[in-house]
Amino acid sequence: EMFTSLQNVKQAISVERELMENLKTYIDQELERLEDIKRFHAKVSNLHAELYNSPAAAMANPLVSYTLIKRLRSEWLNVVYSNEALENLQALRSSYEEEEADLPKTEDLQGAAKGLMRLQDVYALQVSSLVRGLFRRVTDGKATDIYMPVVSILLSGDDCFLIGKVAYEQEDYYHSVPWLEESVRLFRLAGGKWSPENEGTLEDALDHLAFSHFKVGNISYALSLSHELLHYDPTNGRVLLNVEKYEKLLVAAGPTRSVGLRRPTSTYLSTRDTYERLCRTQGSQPIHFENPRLYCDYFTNNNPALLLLPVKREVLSLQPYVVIYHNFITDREAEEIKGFAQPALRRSVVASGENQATVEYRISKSAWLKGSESCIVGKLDQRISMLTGLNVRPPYAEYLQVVNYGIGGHYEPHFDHATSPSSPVFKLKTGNRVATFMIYLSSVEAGGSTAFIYANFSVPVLKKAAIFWWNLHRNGRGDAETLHAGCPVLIGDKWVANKWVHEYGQEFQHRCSLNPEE
Ligand SMILES: O=C(O)CCC(=O)C(=O)O
Ligand SMILES: [Fe+2]
Repeated sequence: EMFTSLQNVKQAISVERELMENLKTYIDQELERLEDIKRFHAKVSNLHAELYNSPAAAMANPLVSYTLIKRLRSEWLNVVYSNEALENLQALRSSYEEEEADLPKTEDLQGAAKGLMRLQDVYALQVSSLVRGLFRRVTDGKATDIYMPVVSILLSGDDCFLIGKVAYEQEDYYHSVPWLEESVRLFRLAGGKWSPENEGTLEDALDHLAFSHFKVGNISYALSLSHELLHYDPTNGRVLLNVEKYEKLLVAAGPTRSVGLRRPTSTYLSTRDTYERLCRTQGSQPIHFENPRLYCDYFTNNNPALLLLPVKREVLSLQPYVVIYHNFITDREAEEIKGFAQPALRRSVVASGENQATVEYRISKSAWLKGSESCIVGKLDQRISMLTGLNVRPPYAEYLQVVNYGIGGHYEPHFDHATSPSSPVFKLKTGNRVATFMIYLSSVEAGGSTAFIYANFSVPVLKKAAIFWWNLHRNGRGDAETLHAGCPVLIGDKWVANKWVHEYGQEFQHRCSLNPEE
């Protein structure tokens, strides 16, 4: 599951370097092989040129006759039935297979394609721009580049075809149509030029695009694409039948009206619009005079250790109570934590009944770091404790969860606290997750904000900062206002670390109250 962690994707670069070296060896060997064959061809050509002048005299020479017969009975056989090409190919294949374990799987290709479609949706990106390497949003006919990539890349017809096919296979024509449109356009531009690395062809793209249009009710377009397809493949029986069907449908229905493409409905439909708006913008940011109870300060929590170096604190929201602590961690500490976590990263899971499951709505890898594993982790625990006054020693808090997001990696709106008594959160037997302390271990170039759905604001990824909020009301009930999400990472390698503090052990810091609002 390479696609769920950008760290793993980065490692794939060195695998491809290895493959490149093997391919170079293969090319050299094949060139050498063809050189040898060319030499043989030239030798025989030269002989024939001489023979041509006086064939009778030449054949009278028994040495000439012998070598002719020898060539035909031996040399030609050796050339024509040589295994060298196959041996070279087999060497190339086995060197590829040696890398097998480190190569992405089909699910990675699908996951990466879905990640791109997620970015397209959440950030309202134009597919025709993405294909040109641009991150452009078009609203009311106005184009805005929401990010200028440092490294730009153009997608090929085949690149688009495989994305379109992933959508097509899920019967998701909302996405298959624009991606296959681009694929057809690019394949047409390439003029049917064959590339050995391509999986799809113009015909394949036309076929899938025609059917996608048919499925969304755009029959006349499906028909014209099918005609174009028949031009390349006139005897394709299936397409001939489709054409017949489309023509009949058109006669029966009269001129068709194009049905607008509708996005597939997701499980989070109710909050999707707010969530996506918060991912695209920072939401409504109250200004000081609108809410004078929001403030920033240098905070010591009356802790002697913080007196000399107070922490820059900003109260972001009162309901729910969310604060950000700037420069909570140093660059070096962040790098060290990431380094520790890296070998232990595994696909992130979510609570599903009594168990844990991998889901599409959380695309990342994570690792749990114990305080005893490195003194940095212990130091962070101490610092969290000093700032929040909370007891973060196990089992009153969970180990530090380090998370690395993947391609279009995200965590859709969720609660950190358990919402059912059977949740694995209760396995620690120290109650529910009363608070979250989340550290940003990296920055990102675009996307990846933390969005608070009902509270209507989002926090951009700010390296070295940490955010804190209470998940539970003082009476122990979950605070619905804390519904939050990690927006899809548009550009960058996002890392966070979560410290989840439990109810028990905090009795004097988070006192009970009968007021359900508190
Ligand atoms: O990555 C983020 O911004 C949010 C992560 C989060 O909510 C979580 O890991 O529970
Ligand atoms: Fe969360």
